[in-house]
Amino acid sequence: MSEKSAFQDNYPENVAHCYGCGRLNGHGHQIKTHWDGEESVTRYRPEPFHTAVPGYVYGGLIASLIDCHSTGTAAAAMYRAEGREMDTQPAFRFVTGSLHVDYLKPTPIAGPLEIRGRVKAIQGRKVIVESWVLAEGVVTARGEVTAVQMPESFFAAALPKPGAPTA
Ligand SMILES: CCCCCCCCCCCCCC(=O)SCCNC(=O)CCNC(=O)[C@H](O)C(C)(C)COP(=O)(O)OP(=O)(O)OC[C@H]1O[C@@H](n2cnc3c(N)ncnc32)[C@H](O)[C@@H]1OP(=O)(O)O
Repeated sequence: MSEKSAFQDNYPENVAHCYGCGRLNGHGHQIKTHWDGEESVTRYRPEPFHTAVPGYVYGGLIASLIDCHSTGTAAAAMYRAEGREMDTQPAFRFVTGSLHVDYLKPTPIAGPLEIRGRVKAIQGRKVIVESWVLAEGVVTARGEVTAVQMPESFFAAALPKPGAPTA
């Protein structure tokens, strides 16, 4: 992998279906995040239907962008800390432990958004990332995410129990 490919392009297939960032989810946002020095950056253009109050972006979308931007940044930061490329094994897999968002100003729906992030701390299995959303260079929301490396039991819990209804 080169530093030019997006973090999310390296997610293993079994964690590449996330609605916010999974490259294999055709219905999702498929965000793409890169390093820009010590900061990470995602650019995203909202669709007209991502509306809250007319002209402004729905807060749930903003939370989603901060969430997946930050979990991706957490994963990339762990690889950086180990001096490894993101396509090397063993793969780090993160989930959101906590997500906090402050909505500072209405976010205009016209034009692209930029989400930027910075790692606050790497502590054992968790990474704390602060991220902010910019519209035309103005910060409209700030967030903090605690991303935690998922235990193997996370996958087992997602599997249907024997005999359980499937639909
Ligand atoms: C290239 C490869 C990259 C792949 C990357 C894919 C990434 C993206 C994939 C898509 C992502 C999409 C995003 C999504 O939508 S992910 C979907 C939404 N998230 C979830 O469903 C997560 C559900 N929760 C859990 O599974 C467990 O509770 C987890 C795994 C989070 C922790 O259960 P576990 O039993 O493992 O934890 P532990 O008790 O050993 O604690 C470990 C450390 O973590 C700290 N902690 C725990 N919980 C919280 C909390 N709520 N706030 C703050 N901190 C918390 C804890 O204090 C401890 O720290 P310390 O005390 O040691 O300091």
